Amino acid sequence: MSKQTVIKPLNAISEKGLNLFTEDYLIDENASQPDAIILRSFNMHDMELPSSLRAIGRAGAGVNNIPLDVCTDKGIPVFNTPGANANAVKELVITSLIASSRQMFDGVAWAKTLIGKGDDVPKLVEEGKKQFVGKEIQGKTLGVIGLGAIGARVANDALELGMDVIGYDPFISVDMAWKLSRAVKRVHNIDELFKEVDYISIHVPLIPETKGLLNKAAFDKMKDNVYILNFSRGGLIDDDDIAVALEEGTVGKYITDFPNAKTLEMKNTISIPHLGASSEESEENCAMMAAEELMEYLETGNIRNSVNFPDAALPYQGHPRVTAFHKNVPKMVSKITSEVSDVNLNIVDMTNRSYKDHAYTIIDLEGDIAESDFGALVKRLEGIEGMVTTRVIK
Ligand SMILES: NC(=O)c1ccc[n+]([C@@H]2O[C@H](COP(=O)([O-])OP(=O)(O)OC[C@H]3O[C@@H](n4cnc5c(N)ncnc54)[C@H](O)[C@@H]3O)[C@@H](O)[C@H]2O)c1
Ligand SMILES: O=C(O)CC[C@@H](O)C(=O)O
Repeated sequence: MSKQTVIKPLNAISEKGLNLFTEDYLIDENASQPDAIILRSFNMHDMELPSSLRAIGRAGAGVNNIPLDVCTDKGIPVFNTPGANANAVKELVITSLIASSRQMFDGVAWAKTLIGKGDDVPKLVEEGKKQFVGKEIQGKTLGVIGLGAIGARVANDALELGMDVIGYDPFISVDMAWKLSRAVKRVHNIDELFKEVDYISIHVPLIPETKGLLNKAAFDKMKDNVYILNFSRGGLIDDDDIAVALEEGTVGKYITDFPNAKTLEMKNTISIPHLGASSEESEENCAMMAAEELMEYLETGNIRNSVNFPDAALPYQGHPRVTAFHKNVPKMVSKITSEVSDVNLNIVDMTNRSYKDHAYTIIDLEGDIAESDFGALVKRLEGIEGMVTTRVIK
């Protein structure tokens, strides 16, 4: 790379991650024309994407803050960091499960009200504690919706704590299925989970199919006094419906990492200020993984952990490389390779991978190639119907 590649952070990103960018990169929060953006929960939906933008790295799991369709149309890969913050979230879920069940949040808040009561405090504590008698989680049943990086860890650890666990995830990956304890009872109909559990922890992405997944229809199927833990996204729970369920006692407690104006005023709601991934370790892991993914893409065109591009990689051995992001339609590869041979270039290695409606091709070429030959090839590739973006890496 001859000039510095500009990386624009949109949130506070751990220094450990930013320090991985070499001297070929410039980190500039104020850049108006960055090559890449690195972010956490910043809402990019209202932002105009800079024309210079080539890649986005999400230091975290959820990507509902990024306009994925727009990025795909423009040929911009969006990377995330699967699993990098899963342990942090799992620890907070387990903490909240026990702490809410033992009425600790309420008890701790009440204890603060005794400030100024002087020598009476010990006596008042002993008298007042009966308001906060809780329930042990051992022997109770936890329902886990979404058995990915976080959900599978929560399910496995809850078993270790003596709970029975029911899991629901129709799209569980093979990897996660291997990691999930066989003692987790998997159901294929979410209603079976709703009707049996004492606690529910939800760990699915917020996408149109999961918006409002926990709503009146779901609460009506649950036992009374069920506890709901939401460390995924606010939009997964219908606020108006849970407010009613909390009033009526179907839901005994709602523990949310995503408070809003409505939930803050709801009865029996524990509001946590989006702390799921806020541990030093998790912030470092996510930032480092996002930085590595961005650098690999910018320097070699290889794609690892993108949510809108297929995973695709060729070992980078210094050959001049051309990448193409295009529609996933028949004859695309033959059209691309015939353009390469028409400009008398020789292919050393290539790969083509698809994801949904798009595909990504990486071609390594032989020899030293004149700038004008590259120019001619790119022009031809861009003329192919269905081509979105091309890049030359040398
Ligand atoms: N509170 C936080 O700080 C924090 C941190 C990390 C992630 N999150 C949220 O947690 C979510 C899960 O994170 P993860 O790392 O476990 O992601 P993941 O991709 O590893 O797991 C998500 C799981 O949900 C499953 N799923 C998708 N749609 C489903 C549906 N309709 N019903 C049941 N299961 C479904 C998928 O098959 C997958 O196994 C993220 O999307 C993000 O919104 C929050
Ligand atoms: O970056 C954060 O602080 C939260 C990230 C979390 O919500 C995620 O989806 O990974």
